[in-house]
Amino acid sequence: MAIIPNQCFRHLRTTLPRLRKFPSSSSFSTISCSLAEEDLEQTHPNSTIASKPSSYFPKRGQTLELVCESLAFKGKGLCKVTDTGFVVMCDRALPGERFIGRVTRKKGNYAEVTKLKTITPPRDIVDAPCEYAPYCGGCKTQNLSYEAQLRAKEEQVRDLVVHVGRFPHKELESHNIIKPIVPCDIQFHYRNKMEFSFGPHKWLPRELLLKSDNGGGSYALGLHAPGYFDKVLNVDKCFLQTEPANKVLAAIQDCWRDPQLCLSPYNTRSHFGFLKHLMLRVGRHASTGLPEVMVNFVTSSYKPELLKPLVDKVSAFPEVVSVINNVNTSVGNTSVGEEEHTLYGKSNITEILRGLTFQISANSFFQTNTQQAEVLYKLIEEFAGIRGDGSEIVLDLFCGTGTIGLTLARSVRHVYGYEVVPQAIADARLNAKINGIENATFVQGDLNKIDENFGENFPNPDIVISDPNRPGMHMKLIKFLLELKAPRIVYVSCNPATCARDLDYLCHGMTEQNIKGCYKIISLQPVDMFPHTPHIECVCLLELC
Ligand SMILES: C[S@@+](CC[C@H](N)C(=O)[O-])C[C@H]1O[C@@H](n2cnc3c(N)ncnc32)[C@H](O)[C@@H]1O
Repeated sequence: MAIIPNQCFRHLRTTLPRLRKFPSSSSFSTISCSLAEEDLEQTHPNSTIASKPSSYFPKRGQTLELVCESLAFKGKGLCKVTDTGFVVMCDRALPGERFIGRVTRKKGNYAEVTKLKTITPPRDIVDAPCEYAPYCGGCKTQNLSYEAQLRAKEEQVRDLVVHVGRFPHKELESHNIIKPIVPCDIQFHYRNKMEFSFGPHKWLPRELLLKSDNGGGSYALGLHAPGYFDKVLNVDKCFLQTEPANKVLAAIQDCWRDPQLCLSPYNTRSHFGFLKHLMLRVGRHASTGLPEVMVNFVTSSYKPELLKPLVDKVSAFPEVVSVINNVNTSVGNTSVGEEEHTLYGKSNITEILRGLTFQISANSFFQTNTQQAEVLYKLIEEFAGIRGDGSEIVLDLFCGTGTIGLTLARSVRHVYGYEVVPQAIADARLNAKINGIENATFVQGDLNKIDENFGENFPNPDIVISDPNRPGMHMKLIKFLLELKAPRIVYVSCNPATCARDLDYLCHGMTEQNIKGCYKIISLQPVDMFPHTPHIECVCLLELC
């Protein structure tokens, strides 16, 4: 039984019956919901452990003995119930692990379980260096060897391309379409941006809470417990972010609870409190290459006098060149403010990518693993197959701060970039200027809301680069691309499930809507940008048939 990620149904409900016909032998499985990890040690009072359920559908609260077969999307362990083959997903179960799990949720053709107890440890297990790794929402597979993480990611991509993308396995093999995943050379401290949350209580899993001295009662600054927006695991250090960012985090942790500062964390339930999030971004000075840190305090109101002691503390670090305050008065959990104030230094930081300098402001997208972005962008350039005679037109969809388009601009006639975030477009224009690039035009607009006039403002492109965020491309955009018929599309994706869905539409069309696909898949290259997390990046080359 195959589990289809919710995102795959987002734009085209009519594909549902077809997608549900996948064979039950498939190991492919993805889910888009997150499983709350709670009561790990607690068994259900009325449950008995069974390796076989009494009916095909396991019941909520039932406990089962399971073996994790592989990792599915979002890093959840995929298991099948003995005899029936019914699929269950378990957060934090790793391949080869035999465990007791309790059914917490039924979700159509699969169920979710919470792991209660490990019977046999997973294969390829290693010691996780981070003390928070067993329960932090940031890393899920730090205790799985890196080779096994890569294998699992490669398997997921292949399964999704076959089952969601409907590309026959044989064809993929015979044309060597899916390439082996590109590993990430630096597996810790690779992230240039982290967002921490403030909370009124330190969250800990129940079994640790009982042992802890403070009872988890004091204010927290850290990462969310997996699946909970209101539970914050206090962290003093994160193994994913860079050392300069860890120094700043430690300095803030050291002082922000001082009662004399009168700083209160925002409570996402009562909506009282001041400090919401702390975002740390690290770039490099354009000429010295030295680290540049941006500290962004997200608060519920604008009170610079309250933040002053924290600003003074962090600005004492020579690496800190920018302290920003995003003011977000809404009750939502987002870190983007309605107002942005610069409290110290510059309003942005710089980073160097493919020999170009980029200015990044607090809320603009920039690839979060700069080192691996070099590898990714080189691949994009190779896949784009630019002739180099300066004659080609590039359409850069979801362009962010213009990074991909600007790296290609040097060898093409013109780049047209589209992006929804106004600040990112402002950054993209500025980045073109800083790098002396005059053949790039950046336009702000929502690519989910394009109308029949979209396309009138740029000439027919030779190459389309499309780099959407996790939900993938909207049907309107896919239909537009099928009519546009650019000779080549380079699809960059951070979600292999929606990537496979969009490749299916572009290559095979949509029979139900009488729309014909007109592309063939030439190459698909998975890239690991985020070790220890379930995220997978893919670069795909499509050519017009
Ligand atoms: C994965 S990022 C890629 C950014 C850029 N290509 C890069 O490599 O830095 C996706 C970008 O799409 C933008 N985006 C998301 N939804 C959009 C929409 N509906 N229309 C236009 N842009 C959108 C985001 O703001 C983000 O900058």
